Parts: sequence; structure tokens; C-alpha cells
Amino acid sequence: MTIVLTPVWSNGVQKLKVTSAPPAKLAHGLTPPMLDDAVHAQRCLAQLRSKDKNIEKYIYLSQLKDADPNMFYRLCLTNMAEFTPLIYTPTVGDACIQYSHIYRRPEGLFISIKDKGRIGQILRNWPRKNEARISVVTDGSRILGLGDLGVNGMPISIGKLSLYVAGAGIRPESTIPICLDLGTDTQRYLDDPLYLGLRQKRVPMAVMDEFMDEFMGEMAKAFPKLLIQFEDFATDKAFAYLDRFRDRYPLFNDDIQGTGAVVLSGFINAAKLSSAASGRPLSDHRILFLGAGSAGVGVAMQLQSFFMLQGLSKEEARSRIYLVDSQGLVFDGRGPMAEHKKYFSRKDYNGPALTNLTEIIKFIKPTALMGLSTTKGAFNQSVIEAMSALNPRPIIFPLSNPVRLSECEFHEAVEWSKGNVLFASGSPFPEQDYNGRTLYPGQGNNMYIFPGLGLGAILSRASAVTDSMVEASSLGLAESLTPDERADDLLYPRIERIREISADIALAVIRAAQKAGVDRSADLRRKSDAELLAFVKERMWNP
Ligand SMILES: NC(=O)C1=CN([C@@H]2O[C@H](COP(=O)(O)OP(=O)(O)OC[C@H]3O[C@@H](n4cnc5c(N)ncnc54)[C@H](O)[C@@H]3O)[C@@H](O)[C@H]2O)C=CC1
Ligand SMILES: CC(=O)C(=O)O
Ligand SMILES: [Mg+2]
Repeated sequence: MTIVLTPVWSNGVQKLKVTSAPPAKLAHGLTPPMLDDAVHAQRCLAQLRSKDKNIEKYIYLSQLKDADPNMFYRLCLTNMAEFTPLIYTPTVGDACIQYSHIYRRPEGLFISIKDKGRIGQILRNWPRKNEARISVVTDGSRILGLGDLGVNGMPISIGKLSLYVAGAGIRPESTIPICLDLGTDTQRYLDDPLYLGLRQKRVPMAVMDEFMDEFMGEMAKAFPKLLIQFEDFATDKAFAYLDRFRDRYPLFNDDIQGTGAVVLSGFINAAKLSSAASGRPLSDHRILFLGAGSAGVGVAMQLQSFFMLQGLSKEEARSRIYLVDSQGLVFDGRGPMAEHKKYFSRKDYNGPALTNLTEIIKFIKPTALMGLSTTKGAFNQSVIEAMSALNPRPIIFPLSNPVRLSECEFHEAVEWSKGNVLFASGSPFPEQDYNGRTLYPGQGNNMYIFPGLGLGAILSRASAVTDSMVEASSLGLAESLTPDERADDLLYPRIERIREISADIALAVIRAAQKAGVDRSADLRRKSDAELLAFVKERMWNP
């Protein structure tokens, strides 16, 4: 039996009718005589590549995914480096901005503040309740670095879930993209006649708290085996809802924890190369963050474990990390600050405000610079030259998305550091030839982590996602570089190996869940590592 979703109009509003269709007979004559599968794959690729604009490619691919998911995922897996920037960052950013204009058909669940009091009823409209295993939930309040996009944030949930399917073999039917509509504070959407969301400002936090309590409770009832990934909530909400729900439900926040894990992993590999060049011990690194939002502070929290793995105490680890926000260096003497910045706020500086990044670098002498500030060009020539003067191999990670908000581009970092930079960015950049050598940029994006972390949590039936599971995903990724990849100074594995990497990460996550006692698949405890890895790979869906 096949589930058929048909859009129907009722009182001027589109609804989805859910019906079950009997399996269609393979009727002769309804397809062309020479429709060969392999040739059709070539045809689809040619159709995709014939489009000039990436947004047109995005639309083509989302229609292909709907019409022929097997073909979509097959092409995705065999052309990962080409597809990822189209279905994910940077193109998904444009798709979000324009979502209300390019919208074709429903692809996920929309739950609005007007549904408060009957959220459970709405969730039960989802057609494949028993199969639901993973949901990416956004409220659209901070999509990539693009700000409050309201319900136009839906493509980020869809894009992340496509990567779960492609990257970790989660079954497509097990995924639920969700966009919550709590209003938007972006006036151009409120004024846009095509905008698909509620035409109202965002509700106050206290109202949202009540809504979220109902939403999470009803999600657990409707989908008892579901893992939830919170995505692209504005920083205050990101921290507040992770804190509020993480002990009650299996969930993680991708921007805080997934980003923390992916950057820790790339940093471990970069620090080894940097220390090999400088002769300084790993425990001597100092990390400066530009940007102190959910991503900046999430990554800073996770990077403490790098120092603790070198034998430093938590307090010593914290002292190796410096935050800079839009007002400059974050220090106690500066005055009142948001709660999430307090932990890393410096107690050992009490001079005048330090606002110039190059001056701050000369003062602090960091070995690594992390950009999560949404500020294009913030890592300019003077900044990168200051880092290069201090370090034979400076670590420079401009992690803001999409590409046009990146703190610097790869070719700039290569040129200004004279080819010595150890680089990873949030969105992809092309490789560079420098003095007869090919240099490869890393992509420090949580897309390397969440598919494997999610798969591990799902297969172990984890009742919670612990810090130890997140750290295990990071170490699993750091260790997954092949000798060839290390020879090229790569900080992250090649994306074409994502399935293999996700399996390794899932194995590490399952073991961490078992150690923490949050696993509910007791039989997996009896398997050896080799048996468990084989089990993980067997469970992966293949197109
Ligand atoms: N590479 C990856 O995997 C990920 C990247 N990100 C990116 O990180 C960026 C930040 O995300 P959030 O932390 O959630 O946003 P946010 O808006 O909460 O934080 C931005 C931070 O940057 C600071 N900032 C803004 N302008 C600045 C300036 N001119 N100088 C210094 N600091 C400045 C702000 O004070 C704030 O602390 C986004 O672009 C997002 O796409 C987020 C998650 C994952
Ligand atoms: C990659 C990601 O999660 C972000 O930029 O928000
Ligand atoms: Mg995100």
C-alpha cells in the first residue's frame, strides 16, 4: 500500500488529503519504451546541469526528490560534492529567503501559535507516525546568518533531513521536517503578499515557553521513537530550550552541540599540524572567537575538552578561550552582558574596551581564530597577517554561513598567510593552487556530525543525548581521516566518504550512550565493535 498526499483547497486554504493507494499495476505503454534507469540518471544530471542559477537547481532537485526519491538520493550519494552546496548551504539560504515565492507543495509540518491547545491533533495528521525517527525543528528565528525568516525557514529543516538520508541512510519516510510559526519580526515578510506564515510579530518568550511545553509533550506522545534536532533558533531560545528539554526528551541543538563537535574535530587535526610546525605543545594553544552567539559559545564550550584531553583542568581549559562580540573583547569589567557570555567573560583583563580585532590578536596572541559572527570580511588582510606573524601555521576557521557572510574566503586566507593557513569554513570554497601545491579548504560544518550522531542515538534508542555522546561524535570524526587525507593536510574527511564516516560516528555514539546508561537497545551491548559497525551499516537505507 502506498501513501498518497493530495493537495486540496478548502475555503480558499490548501490542505493535504492523505489516502492509501493500492499498488499500481505495471501498465505497459505508460512509460517510453527505452526508459533505462542508468540512462535516466544521466538525463536527470544533464537537466540539473543545464540550469544556470543555483536556486533553479534547488527547485529542480526538490521536485526530483518528490517525484523520484530513489533517483534523487542515488544521484546525491554519487555526486555529494556537487549536490551538497545545492540542497544545503549556501543555496538553501537563498531557498529560505525566497521560500514563499518558490513554494510548490507541502514537504513538512507547519505548527503555528494559533494551534496552541490542539497541537497533538495536528501531529496526528502526519501520515507515517509509526515510522517517525528524526525531526528537525526550527522556528525560523535565526536561519544560517540570515536573521529571522519566519516560516521561510522550512527549507533548512528539509535540507538537514535530506543530509540525514544521504549521509547516514536514515529512511526518508522516518524524517519529519517541522517549522514552528511564532510570527516574524522581519517587516519585509509581513508586508509580502506571498508570505506563507502568520502576519504577526513574534510572540513574547513566556507565550513561546508554554507553546514549546505543549509541543514537546505532544511530540513525545505522537512519535514515541523520535529524536529531535533543534535548528536555527535565535541564540536566547537556542540555549533556553536545550536547557529546558534535554533531560526530558531525546534531543540536541545542532547549532550549539553539532557545531561544537564538528569544530572540535577539525581543531584537533589542525592543532596537531600547527604544533608540529611551531614546536609548541598542544596544551599551549589559545583560541579567539569572533562571535559570541549560540554557535560561538557552543563551540567554545566544546573546545574546552580539547585542552582537558591534554591534561589541563576545566578552569585552565576555560582560560585558553577568549570571546569577542560586536562590542569587542568580552570581559567582566565591561558591564552587564547576556547570560550565555558570562562563563567565558575574562576576569583577568580590566582595561579599556578592546574593539579592533588586529589589536586584540596582538594583545592575546592566539594560535587559532574562529569566526561565528556573520560578518563578511572581518578576517581581513591585517587580521590574517597578524595571525601569521604569531604562528608559522595559523588556524583560521571562518565558520559563518552562507558563503556571503563568511569572515574571509579561502583564496584570501591562502594569499595573506603565504599558503600556511590551516583553514575550515562553514560553507564550501574551491581548492587553491599555491606555489605549485594544491591546498584544500576544510568544511567545518555540522553536516559532518548530525547524520552520524542522529543515527547512533536512533539505533541505540537513546533516552537523552548526553555531552559524552556529542564528544564521541567529534572524536570519531577526528579519527576518521585516512592516510591519504592526512598526507594532503586535510582537517576533515572528503565528503564523498560521508556514509563511512557516519557509520564510524554512530558506532562511537552508541558506545557512549551505553556508557552513560541512556541506551534502550540492550542487545547492542553484546555486540563486538566489528559486529556493531556491521549492524549500523546494515541498518542504513540505500536508494
Ligand atoms: N559552520 C557551522 O556548522 C555553523 C555555522 N553557524 C553560523 O554561525 C553564525 C552565528 O550564528 P549564531 O551564533 O547562532 O548567531 P548570533 O546572531 O546569535 O551570534 C552572532 C554573534 O556575532 C557577534 N557579532 C556580530 N557582528 C559582529 C562584529 N562586527 N564583530 C564582532 N562580533 C560580531 C554578535 O555580537 C553575536 O555574538 C551564523 O552565520 C551561522 O550560520 C552556525 C551554526 C553552525
Ligand atoms: C550550518 C548551520 O547549522 C548554520 O549555519 O546554522
Ligand atoms: Mg544551523
